[in-house]
Amino acid sequence: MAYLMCYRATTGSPVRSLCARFNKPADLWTSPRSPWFSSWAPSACRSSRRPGHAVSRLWGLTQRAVVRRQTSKPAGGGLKLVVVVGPAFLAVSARLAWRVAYCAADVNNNDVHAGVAAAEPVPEFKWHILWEFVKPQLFALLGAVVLAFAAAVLNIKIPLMLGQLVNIVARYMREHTGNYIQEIRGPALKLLGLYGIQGLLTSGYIILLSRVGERVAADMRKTLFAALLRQDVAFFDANKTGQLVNRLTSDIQEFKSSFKLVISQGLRSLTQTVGCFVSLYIISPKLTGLTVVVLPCLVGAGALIGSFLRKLSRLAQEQVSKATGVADEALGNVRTVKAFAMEDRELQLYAYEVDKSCEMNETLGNGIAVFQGLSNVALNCIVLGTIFAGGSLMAGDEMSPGDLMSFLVASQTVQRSLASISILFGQVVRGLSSGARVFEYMALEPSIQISGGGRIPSHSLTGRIDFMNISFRYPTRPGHQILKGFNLTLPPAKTVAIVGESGGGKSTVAALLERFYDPDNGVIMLDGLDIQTLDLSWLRGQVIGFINQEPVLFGSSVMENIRFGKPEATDAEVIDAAKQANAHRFITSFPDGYSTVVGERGVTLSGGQKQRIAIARALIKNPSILVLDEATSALDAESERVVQEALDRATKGRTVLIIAHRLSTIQGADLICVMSNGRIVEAGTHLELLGRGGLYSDLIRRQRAEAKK
Ligand SMILES: Nc1ncnc2c1ncn2[C@@H]1O[C@H](COP(=O)(O)OP(=O)(O)OP(=O)(O)O)[C@@H](O)[C@H]1O
Repeated sequence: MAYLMCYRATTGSPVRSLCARFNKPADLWTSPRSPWFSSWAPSACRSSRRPGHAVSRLWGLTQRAVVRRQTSKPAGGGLKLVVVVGPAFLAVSARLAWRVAYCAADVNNNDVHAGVAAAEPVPEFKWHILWEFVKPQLFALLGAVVLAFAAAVLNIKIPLMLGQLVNIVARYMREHTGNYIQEIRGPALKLLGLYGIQGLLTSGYIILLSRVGERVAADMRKTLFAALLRQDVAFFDANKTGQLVNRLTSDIQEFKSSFKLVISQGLRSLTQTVGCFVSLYIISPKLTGLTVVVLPCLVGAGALIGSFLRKLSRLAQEQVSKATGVADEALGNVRTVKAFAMEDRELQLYAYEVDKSCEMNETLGNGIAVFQGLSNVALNCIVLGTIFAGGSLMAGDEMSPGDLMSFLVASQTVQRSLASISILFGQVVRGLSSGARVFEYMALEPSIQISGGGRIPSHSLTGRIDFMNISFRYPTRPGHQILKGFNLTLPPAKTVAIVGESGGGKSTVAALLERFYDPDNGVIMLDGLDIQTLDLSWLRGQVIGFINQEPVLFGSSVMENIRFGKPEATDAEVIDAAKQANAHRFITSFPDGYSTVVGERGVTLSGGQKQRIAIARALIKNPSILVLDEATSALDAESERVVQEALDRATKGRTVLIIAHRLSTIQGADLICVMSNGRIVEAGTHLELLGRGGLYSDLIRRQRAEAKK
């Protein structure tokens, strides 16, 4: 730079006016051996606090030293080099470590769930699954690799060409012969061309890589979602929804970022580090030798500090997750919070967690700030040290000014490359962990296959169901036996009700019929066929209609919600099902009729309205078997009447299993079974059971007594 400034002074640039300002003749700049800067720069630097001036001054001092040495004695010892270059490379590692820390801090910007995920045990990374996703993008990926590699190779060439330019300037300063413009034009244009090509290569590989990354991520998301939907209900009992959604979002995002980074930065940094080290060695083996000795210690120190800050970051992140969890729960259950007037308590809880997270993040911020400050000091020392050491070598005629310039640029490139490798390392570890978690779920095979080539009976179903000697425990609670030798027959086109104490296993019977779980022992037969041998999609999609106590609607229109039961249904079929379910009148009373959007989980509808839409959704597929799991127990008397009316109509001609709490709703059932201790202990019609004076009449008595209270 100083040489370039010299040149500008000779050609009447503003540097002349600078010289005039400091009362120095401009020709001081033009003399090859003149201590131009030593006479000019000190006063200039004293009058300016800008670091650029200080560096220029240092350069000037170096020049003066070179002159002195050239006129007195040869350049002195390696000790000076060690003393000077040591701190310089301390700066390299400081910067490196700062980058590691920055990388750790960057984790804060990720999805808060990532912190929770990071704390989980990491499964093994399955490379063959990755290969399946990468294979379709192989050409684009190879293209990106080639372009990235080429861009990196050019980066090695650039410092050497810069050195050539500086040498031309220096020679011209010394000798004042030839045509400067003519001499410098060729190499300068070459360099410009190189910059242009490098820019094009960089854009090219980024475009390709981004395409590959996005497509791989999209394919992974689709495959993972399909894999999750394939899992049986037991899987969802054991895994939180938030955690699963996290796999789809932040884990795949994290993996994609790492994937792109490895190809772009990893490849570039490695090539540049190796290439620039070779360049450094060619320029000055002495300086490079010192680098090789000092660097490992410094990298180690940097990594250590980085890992400490990363730990801090992890803790801070977990605390943010905790705070988010509180907010999530409060907002998700806002009606309950409001009903109990607990807004203030929730706010206090949230504020406590947020304050804690703020404190931790502040500590982390302080750590990073100190580290960054130190590394900035060290970073400036590297320039300082290199100029000192380079000056020393120049004085001994071991280096030209161009070499020093090349060394500076190449060593900066090495710094940058090593810093990005250190970032990359952390990122790759995180990316591999995220990928491993995603692939783990992709590889999971459900114990109950939805479509597995099961049979679909050719005859029309009568709808007879037999539960034969069923034993069952929930997979998540293997120590608790729910059903023990459970036997029950549902005759075709009859209504059977199951009643009994709460937690006795009534809903479990319905869940087994739907094959949400398979029994540990025993078989469930449909028309004499084991349901485990039947096609599950057919069984759930066409044979069994299920209506439960809290129907869940999707946030789409009424029409779409009813059609969910039979995607190919026409509008007329939807309306017909709504009529059967006593829902048509209230739907048409809405301004948008069947196009009314029901809001998240049907929040804009009353309980009775939701239930009737759910009945319509079940009826539209015209199922042979209907399972009603306490379908009216959450409704008020009027809603229950309307819904019951719809149900009475819906159950005609079908085999119906009713799980009931309110015994008044099942008195007309063909068979009432009383469950206790995981098996049927009483069965008969309402009147028969009352006459027996057993458990059923006890239940009736208790409910009547409660109703009178
Ligand atoms: N997904 C599950 N995982 C583990 N245990 C479960 C699960 N679902 C229910 N249980 C347990 O199984 C037992 C029977 O539950 P179930 O819902 O079948 O009873 P229920 O008779 O229908 O009760 P209620 O009348 O109160 O609805 C209970 O002890 C319950 O805690």
